[in-house]
Amino acid sequence: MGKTVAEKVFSAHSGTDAYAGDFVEAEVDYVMANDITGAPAIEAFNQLGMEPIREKIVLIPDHFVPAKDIASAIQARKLRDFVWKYGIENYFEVGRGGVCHQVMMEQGFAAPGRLIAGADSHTCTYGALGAISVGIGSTEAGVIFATGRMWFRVPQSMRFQVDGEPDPYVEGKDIILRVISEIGVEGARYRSMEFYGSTISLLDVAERMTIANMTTEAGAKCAYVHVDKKTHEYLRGRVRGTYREVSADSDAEYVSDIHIDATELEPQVALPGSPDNVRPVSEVDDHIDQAYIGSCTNGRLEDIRKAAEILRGRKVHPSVRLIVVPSSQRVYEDAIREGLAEIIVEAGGFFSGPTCGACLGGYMGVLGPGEVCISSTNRNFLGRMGDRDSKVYLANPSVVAASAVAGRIVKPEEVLAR
Ligand SMILES: CC(C)[C@H](C(=O)O)[C@@H](O)C(=O)O
Ligand code: SF4
Repeated sequence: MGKTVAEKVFSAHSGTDAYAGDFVEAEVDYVMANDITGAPAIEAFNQLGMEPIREKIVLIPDHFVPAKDIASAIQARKLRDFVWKYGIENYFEVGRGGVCHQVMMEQGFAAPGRLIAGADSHTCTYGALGAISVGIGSTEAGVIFATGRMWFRVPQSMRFQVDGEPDPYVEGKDIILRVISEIGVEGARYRSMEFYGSTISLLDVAERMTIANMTTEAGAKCAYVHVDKKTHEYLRGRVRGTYREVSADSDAEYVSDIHIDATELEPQVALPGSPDNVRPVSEVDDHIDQAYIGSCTNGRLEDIRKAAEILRGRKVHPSVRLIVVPSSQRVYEDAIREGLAEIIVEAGGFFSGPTCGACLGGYMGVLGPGEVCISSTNRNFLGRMGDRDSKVYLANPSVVAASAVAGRIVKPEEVLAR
């Protein structure tokens, strides 16, 4: 019987002939942790009394750094102490890193056919390059630090076929919001989501990352986006070591095969409370207090370019705070070099260096009671970005930028016509 990508990658990494439902002990290529999950991972590792497998460990402080308070300074310090004690080379300090998933991609850790474990739920992101990457707990990460291995149950897979050329301002974000609204937040629980089709071929790696990133919001264990020329172009000059491309067999078994016609889509908005409560933007009407562009979902150079295109020569609405946070130091540098930072700042927006910060209600953009935010991030749960009585709408960066100008949720065309 043929195999899905997940079945192939777990088989190859465990030296077995594995299918969905099988338990395997697999060799991971890399294990990643951030400042929040790294400290407990190190504690778990310390209990084992073993030496770390240095070359597999990647540590990226991002959530509460630059330290937002004393507790986060202590937490980040635990990572540094571990890095210095064991000479961990793959460590990305403030000013040299950024949001963990962006760094894993742009620094060449993610590649087709690899098995990567990350102590963060959005580790699925590297599926954008054809890697099988899974979110794990801190204790598990600590064990992998010492052994390089972990047990997994091989997930079942769902197939998604997305075809057609989307309208302008319909982006990867809109495709994945549409998918999540169709299958629900538990629709892919412990499954692998594979993406194919002519629309996916048209998307750059940045938008593919948005799609893979948000499979987590449907409960997925991992994601896979078909590998093509764009994948290899992205990898050229950045990938560490060699990689082996893996593709699904034509007779592989999927639990479902869902088709999406991208030509029918307009930009999508997830209403406050849940990423699966999605409406086309034209059906959404609310004022906003804050507009946020950033995160591992949509904080890349391509996203900031889209925002700048709308903001150029315009002003942020007087009652709105626009906060733009690049997802990595590299994105930050490029945005400055390209003049995008200037456009945002001249429009009256706030532009900073990379951090998770406001995405999870950490700092630098926390919402107060009753406040409304439109955000390019991936989660809008109750209280996600601040007070339990605040509201978060999720949208693509073009819609967020246009809404920042309008002071309410609008489609980009509405602002561009002014
Ligand atoms: C802090 C971390 C454990 C968490 C996650 O795993 O997703 C965070 O990144 C988030 O997005 O809520
Ligand atoms: S940017 Fe947001 S979603 Fe991504 S890792 Fe950070 S907190 Fe989690």
